[in-house]
Amino acid sequence: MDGLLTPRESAKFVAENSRDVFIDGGGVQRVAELLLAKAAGPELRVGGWKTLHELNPRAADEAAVNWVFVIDTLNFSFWSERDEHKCLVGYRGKTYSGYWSLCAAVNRALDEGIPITSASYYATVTQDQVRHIFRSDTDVPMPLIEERHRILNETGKILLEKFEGSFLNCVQKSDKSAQKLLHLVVESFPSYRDVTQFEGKIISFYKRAQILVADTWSVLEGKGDGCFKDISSITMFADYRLPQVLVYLGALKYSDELLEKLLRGEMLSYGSRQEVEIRGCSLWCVELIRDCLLELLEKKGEKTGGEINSILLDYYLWDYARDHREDMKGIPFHRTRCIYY
Ligand SMILES: Nc1nc2c(c(CN[C@H]3C=C[C@H](O)[C@@H]3O)cn2[C@@H]2O[C@H](COP(=O)(O)O)[C@@H](O)[C@H]2O)c(=O)[nH]1
Repeated sequence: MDGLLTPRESAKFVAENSRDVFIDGGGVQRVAELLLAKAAGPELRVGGWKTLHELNPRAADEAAVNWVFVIDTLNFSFWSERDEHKCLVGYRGKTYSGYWSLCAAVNRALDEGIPITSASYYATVTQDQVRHIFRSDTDVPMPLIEERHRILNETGKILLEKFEGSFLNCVQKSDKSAQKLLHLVVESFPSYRDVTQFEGKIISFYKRAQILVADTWSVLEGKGDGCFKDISSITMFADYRLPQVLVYLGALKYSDELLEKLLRGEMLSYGSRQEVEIRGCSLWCVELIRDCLLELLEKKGEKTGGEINSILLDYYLWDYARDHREDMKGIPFHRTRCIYY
């Protein structure tokens, strides 16, 4: 078996060999045009991470970096069997679901004096304490709570052993290179190794490691230790929401057989052919949308709030999916239960 492909190489290879998932060129063009209208707005710039999301830290200090690290260590699998019956977390008068329920629970714990973002705490936190910290306001708990406990202990111990308990030390060891940080994370922390096989090749999507680099860049506002010279080498994050929104916007299509399977709510195993095709084609689709958008910007000589990269397109599309949840009801997301996304 050949060597490990990078996420971008993996996505291209999957898209070229996919049988049940297809990229629609016309849809790619239309999404690029949708994004062109937003190019100079607050969404498609690094500052949007803070200005658009009240639960994200305001600061750009070591504590904020360690907040990002613990969040992205647990940033996986929030979908519930029945959407109307799910984990909800109330925080400061608002109710949060999905990914935001994780952020709300972490902020609630900090308000309660629980140092959940400190490695010295979560390296030895007990399962009962984790159940309490991530408790739901409904009778549906946050999915994979035992796995979240195991990963917190494992990750906290490694952060203490290798990086004196602070993710900022890991960031500073990567010489302001996004790729070096990405590889330091996947080499050091086993739960970030989002790697599988497809057609005889070893492929990587590294969804949580890539979003960790992206969120570190964002929380540091692209400055100082977060001024990654190669930040644009990071691709979109292959989760279960981006495919759904790309299908909704017409940039991605499923075969009838796959669509019927997803509409039935059938689960797909992590690393199965159709699951890999959905993730790989979504990633490649966003790369093509970015290329198309940069071409449109070039032609129109439009001004932007800084370099437009796949991270900002991903953030925009993920927020778009959040804001259009009702409209997207008819489009199924794929159900894979795993710790990688
Ligand atoms: N591709 C992509 N996937 C993302 C995110 C985020 C959160 N990032 C936000 C936070 C700050 C930034 O401003 C971003 O807006 C979470 N996820 C994934 O989605 C799924 C949860 O979805 P739902 O069940 O609807 O909450 C789950 O797999 C989770 O890992 C993203 O940005 N891109």
